[in-house]
Amino acid sequence: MGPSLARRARLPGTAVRSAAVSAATSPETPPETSLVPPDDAVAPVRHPEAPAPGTPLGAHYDHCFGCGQALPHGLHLQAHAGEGVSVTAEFTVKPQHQGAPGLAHGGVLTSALDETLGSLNWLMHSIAVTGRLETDFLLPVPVDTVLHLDARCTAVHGRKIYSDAVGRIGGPKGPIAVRAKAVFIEVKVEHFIDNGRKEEIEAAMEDPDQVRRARAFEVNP
Ligand SMILES: CCCCCCCCCCCCCC(=O)SCCNC(=O)CCNC(=O)[C@H](O)C(C)(C)COP(=O)(O)OP(=O)(O)OC[C@H]1O[C@@H](n2cnc3c(N)ncnc32)[C@H](O)[C@@H]1OP(=O)(O)O
Repeated sequence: MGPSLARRARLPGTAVRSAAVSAATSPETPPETSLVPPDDAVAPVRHPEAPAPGTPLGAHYDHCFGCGQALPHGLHLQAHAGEGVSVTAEFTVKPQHQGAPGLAHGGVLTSALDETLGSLNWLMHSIAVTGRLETDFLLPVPVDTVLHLDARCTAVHGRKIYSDAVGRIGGPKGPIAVRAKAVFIEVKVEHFIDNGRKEEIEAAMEDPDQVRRARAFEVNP
């Protein structure tokens, strides 16, 4: 085996330079975002009409890579409401989710965490998108493994929703294989209408259940 990267001689002209540090920000250099809620963040509140603990949450969109049933290669993740603002979910790693031979791809595992964390927002009747998501990969996850996910919202600050999740293997009480922290940002339905590709938006708008569910969350804060 060749030398590790750390021990390899540096090639001419490839010296690493630090980026200039500047206090100024612009769209190209947005301010650093934090996964730690500020001191004046508040506890999350479960919506009175949130589904009872144990209720399957279903898919928020049939073509969602995480929870939809319409995509053959999607995760088909099934989430259930938990106590407070928490959810549990299961995701079975399929051959189409491999990175290394026989092992789940890290990005796919992060998607499963993202989807589970995102479903927490439905318990608060809030529509939100992922702003920041940080994943730790602690154990390799083989194909055919069931990943048992457990997520909870920890704090809310304005439109920012802070949450964390773990994914266990070998059973719901097995060792933690992956864990994540996230900040979701609350948005209006217009976020999707204004930014999504026209054909999918039009199809979604023709689905009365899809629109009713999204709009109901906005008028029933
Ligand atoms: C037809 C209907 C269909 C409905 C379907 C529902 C589907 C649900 C889908 C779920 C799918 C599953 C999930 C997915 O996969 S969602 C897909 C992945 N995520 C995205 O595509 C989001 C892309 N980003 C954006 O659109 C914008 O940047 C957003 C909307 C996020 C903010 O831009 P906006 O201009 O609106 O907000 P603002 O700049 O005034 O900031 C407001 C506050 O937020 C803070 N902040 C901002 N960014 C970040 C960040 N990155 N980390 C931490 N914090 C951040 C910011 O500091 C400020 O804080 P403060 O200063 O107030 O303290």
